[in-house]
Amino acid sequence: MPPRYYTVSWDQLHRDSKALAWRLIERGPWTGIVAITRGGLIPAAIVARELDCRLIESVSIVTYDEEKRGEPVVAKHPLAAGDGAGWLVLDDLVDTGTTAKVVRAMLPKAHFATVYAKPAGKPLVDTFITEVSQDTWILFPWDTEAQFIAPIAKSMIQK
Ligand SMILES: O=P(O)(O)OC[C@H]1O[C@H](OP(=O)(O)OP(=O)(O)O)[C@H](O)[C@@H]1O
Ligand SMILES: Nc1nc2[nH]cnc2c(=O)[nH]1
Ligand SMILES: [Mg+2]
Repeated sequence: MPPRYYTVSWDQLHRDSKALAWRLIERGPWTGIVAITRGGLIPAAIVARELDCRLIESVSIVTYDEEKRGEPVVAKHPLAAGDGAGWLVLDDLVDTGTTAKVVRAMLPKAHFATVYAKPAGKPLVDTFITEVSQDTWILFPWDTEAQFIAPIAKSMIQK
């Protein structure tokens, strides 16, 4: 288990994805967006709205089972995007860069962007917004839910 978590709320994800759109609009125009499912789908929807982009393709790379990393398996190819020229590839984050490497090999001419990046994956990304340390696990809003937490005083008694 990684020692720390970085919890991202819906609000923060929306704000950070819009910050990404501000960076990307200067680099356009874009033919379309390739979202890396599943994590890239929501940032892709937010960025597509800001860039007024209606053409969305997807690529599916299965690399993790919850926090356990395995060998990347391609579940869907981005057929509409050719070699990636003029296309924007979006994911929620780059961690080790395993997923990004597979997608870059498929779409060598695309611009690759993520909202969050860890140091090992950073060199594989053209544009990102927020960096977190390698030993941090990012918790997205779809990974979490609000729940009751005992008052500090009670949790101290239990210890
Ligand atoms: O840089 P890497 O080490 O490859 O990690 C980054 C990838 O891991 C997560 O996807 P995941 O495989 O968990 O699938 P999901 O998006 O469907 O949840 C995340 O959404 C990135 O796509
Ligand atoms: N939710 C989530 N998925 C990941 N996949 C690889 N790294 C991460 C991470 O930090 N958070
Ligand atoms: Mg993913």
